[in-house]
Amino acid sequence: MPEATQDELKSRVAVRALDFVQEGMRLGLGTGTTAKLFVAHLAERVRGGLNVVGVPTSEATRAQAEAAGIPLTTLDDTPELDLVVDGADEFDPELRLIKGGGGALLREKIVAAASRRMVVITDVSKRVEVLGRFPLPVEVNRFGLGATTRQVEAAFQRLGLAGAVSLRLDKTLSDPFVTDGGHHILDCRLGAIPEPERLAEALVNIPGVVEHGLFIGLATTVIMADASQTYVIGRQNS
Ligand SMILES: O=C[C@H](O)[C@H](O)[C@H](O)COP(=O)(O)O
Repeated sequence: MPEATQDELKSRVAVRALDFVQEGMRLGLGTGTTAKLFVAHLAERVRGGLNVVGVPTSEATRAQAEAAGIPLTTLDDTPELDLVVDGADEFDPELRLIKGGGGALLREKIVAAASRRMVVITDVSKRVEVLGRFPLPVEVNRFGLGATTRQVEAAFQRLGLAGAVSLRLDKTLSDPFVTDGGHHILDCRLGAIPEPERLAEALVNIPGVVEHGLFIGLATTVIMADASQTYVIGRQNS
């Protein structure tokens, strides 16, 4: 039998996540290639009569969901959501995540925090024992970029972490990437983050850091596919 492609694995977890969706739910709609597949499958169900309302985590997801006919709302009108389904760049055995490879971490985290459950859809390539193989995205205000970058680097040093910090560029590769919120992103190649909670605390205390890509205590379930199976992994105490 031929090996499943990564797209096939992503499609499988996207379909599996539909099992968590119930009639009348208020849903957070994630961002990225895996979440995009979920939104497409959800739209099919909506066309078939499923009644849900969604809050998109990015302008890209908003455009996709609107075009596909999924009714949308905002966290101002609907501040509590039943479920968010989103992708991730990495997850560890405690279901701590790194997110933000697509630049949507700020809205994704706000939506996840407003949701009773967070179901993360991934393929096996995202599973790690220790977070940090994927460069940690840190969203920063444009004002004071140089000073904020130095503070971020100093925080890494204090915690015994080392690695290159680079300003993310957009598709032109000459201009900085700008998030939906109008900020920039520092990609921090740390290799391993043995104590994500300590790093998260240090980063939120730096003026100019808007948000970081460590999602701790938010994911309640990870749905992961490998070539042979789909696994549904629940967080202990969730
Ligand atoms: O900012 C982007 C998000 O955090 C994505 O959910 C994450 O990068 C995973 O994306 P993908 O499903 O494309 O690997």
